[in-house]
Amino acid sequence: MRLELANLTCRRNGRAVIDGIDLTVGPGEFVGLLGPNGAGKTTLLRTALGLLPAEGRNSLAALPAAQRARAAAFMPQGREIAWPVTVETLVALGRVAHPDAAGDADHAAVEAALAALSLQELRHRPATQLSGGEQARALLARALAQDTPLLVADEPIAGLDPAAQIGVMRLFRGLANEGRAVLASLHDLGLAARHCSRLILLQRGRIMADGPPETVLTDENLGRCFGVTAHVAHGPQGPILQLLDTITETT
Ligand SMILES: Nc1ncnc2c1ncn2[C@@H]1O[C@H](COP(=O)(O)OP(=O)(O)OP(=O)(O)O)[C@@H](O)[C@H]1O
Repeated sequence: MRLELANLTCRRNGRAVIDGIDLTVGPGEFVGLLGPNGAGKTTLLRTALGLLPAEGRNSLAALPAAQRARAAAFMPQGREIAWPVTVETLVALGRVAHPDAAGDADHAAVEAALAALSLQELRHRPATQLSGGEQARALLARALAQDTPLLVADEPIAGLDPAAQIGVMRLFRGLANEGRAVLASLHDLGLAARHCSRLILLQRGRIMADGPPETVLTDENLGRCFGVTAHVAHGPQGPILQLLDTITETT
């Protein structure tokens, strides 16, 4: 599965919130989508999934709904869980995308997803009674159980404790290493630098940089996109980024 977006534009209230995006994400990639608040990250992810109307070409949205559900799973930014189903039942909802799968395959996918997010001890708890971070892990497990070649996640590590954040970033890199594609919006530049194979900087609905972390996270790009200064060192396991200060405009 290759997500191919060409000249994708999404308008909200007449304004192009996503403006002529060209983007391809393929197997083996863990792509971090970065950008300031309001840059259009959520809109881009939802548009890519065919959840918002858009102009342009979109390989995923072009698929019939049932096929799309087997091609891409989504962890949304909102963490509200409406029904007091158990964690196990919530995760099993990811299997709705595979109505013809054998029971064994469903069971294995749910167990693997629960294990990947360390949710086994919480499996019988009502999902509505979990903490915010636990709910995030349960929703991510539901997406994993869907067992798709593409995983799209909107701020998947927001609100997670440091160990869980690293765990999720490693999990995503592992999925990419086994040949899947992961596209995730992120605000933690340091973790993105360390774990993603590719970064995209989005600014006012347009891509301003796209490439390996070491070429995207330059002083100039960080200043232009986020208005911050940072120290970027290059360690053996990738760039190490330390935020230093905001840039104050002088006129
Ligand atoms: N339903 C809507 N109607 C009108 N404008 C919207 C709507 N949803 C989002 N927008 C606007 O689109 C722009 C992009 O929003 P989006 O949620 O995609 O940003 P984001 O990069 O995900 O931000 P954040 O980092 O704060 O989550 C913002 O200016 C936002 O106000």
